[in-house]
Amino acid sequence: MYPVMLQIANQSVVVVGGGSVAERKVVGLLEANAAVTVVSPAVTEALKELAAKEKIRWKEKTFSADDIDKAFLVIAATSDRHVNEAVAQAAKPYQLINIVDDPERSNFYVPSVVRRGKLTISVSTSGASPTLAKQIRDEIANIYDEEYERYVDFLTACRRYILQHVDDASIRRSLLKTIATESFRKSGNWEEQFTKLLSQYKKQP
Ligand SMILES: C[C@@]1(CC(=O)O)C2=NC(=C\c3[nH]c(c(CCC(=O)O)c3CC(=O)O)Cc3[nH]c(c(CC(=O)O)c3CCC(=O)O)/C=C3\N/C(=C\2)[C@@H](CCC(=O)O)[C@]3(C)CC(=O)O)/[C@H]1CCC(=O)O
Ligand SMILES: NC(=O)c1ccc[n+]([C@@H]2O[C@H](COP(=O)([O-])OP(=O)(O)OC[C@H]3O[C@@H](n4cnc5c(N)ncnc54)[C@H](O)[C@@H]3O)[C@@H](O)[C@H]2O)c1
Repeated sequence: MYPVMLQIANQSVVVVGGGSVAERKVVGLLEANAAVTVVSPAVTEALKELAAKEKIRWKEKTFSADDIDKAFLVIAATSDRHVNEAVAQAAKPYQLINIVDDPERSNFYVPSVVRRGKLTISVSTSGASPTLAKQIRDEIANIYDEEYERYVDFLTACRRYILQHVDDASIRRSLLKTIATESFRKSGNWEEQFTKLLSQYKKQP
């Protein structure tokens, strides 16, 4: 397996099926701002609500091959193996396809994810044990808490500043390294510490 980060914002995604597994995948897809269409005669309450708020499109019908004609990415999440297999058959070789009950027919798997703003941590067991992936995700979520969202935003701004204003490559490297250390992160007032660091470097002959 080859891990990647997909830019899926505004891309057309079709989820076939509207049960609890489809709902979980839809929630993850919306976090990535995908344009989601659900094809299913029945859907969960949460999916119904998302359709009512126009966060997703719901085609209230059973699957037919033309439903995925223009999809960049397809997820087959019905409870009927034969329908999921029909979705796999209908997919073109260049479409990204995930069959939730048949990893071998899928060309990608969905990992378990911790999101902290720009920081994304994904865990996969390549299908060996989604339960273990979820457990490890929960452990990681405790270590990398909500503070990381603000911290990574701070690092983004500092890095931009450093790349623009510090010409010396070794000072640049050293600054980028220092602001990403645990001791810097735990120092509390990041802006103040960063200003201090910069002035130390400026003082050097
Ligand atoms: C990570 C997560 C992401 C997500 O779905 O969003 C995800 N499964 C999650 C949970 C979960 N899935 C299952 C259980 C029940 C307990 C168990 O079986 O262990 C639980 C636990 C629970 O629900 O708590 C059952 C299951 N899953 C698959 C099969 C088919 C098979 O193995 O053949 C079956 C048997 C179905 C059956 O016949 O009953 C297959 C896949 N599931 C994957 C992903 C992909 C591999 C990921 C990897 O291992 O790296 C892969 C290959 C394809 C795919 O779906 O992409 C999500 C955690 C969400 C979170 O983080 O909160
Ligand atoms: N990959 C995973 O993460 C994972 C986790 C648990 C279970 N599963 C598997 O996922 C499947 C779905 O589980 P669930 O709990 O969401 O099931 P569910 O019974 O809650 O939902 C099934 C959905 O499929 C829809 N459906 C049925 N026939 C259809 C058709 N012809 N066209 C379109 N939609 C159709 C139904 O309307 C329903 O909305 C099961 O086969 C289960 O084995 C996968």
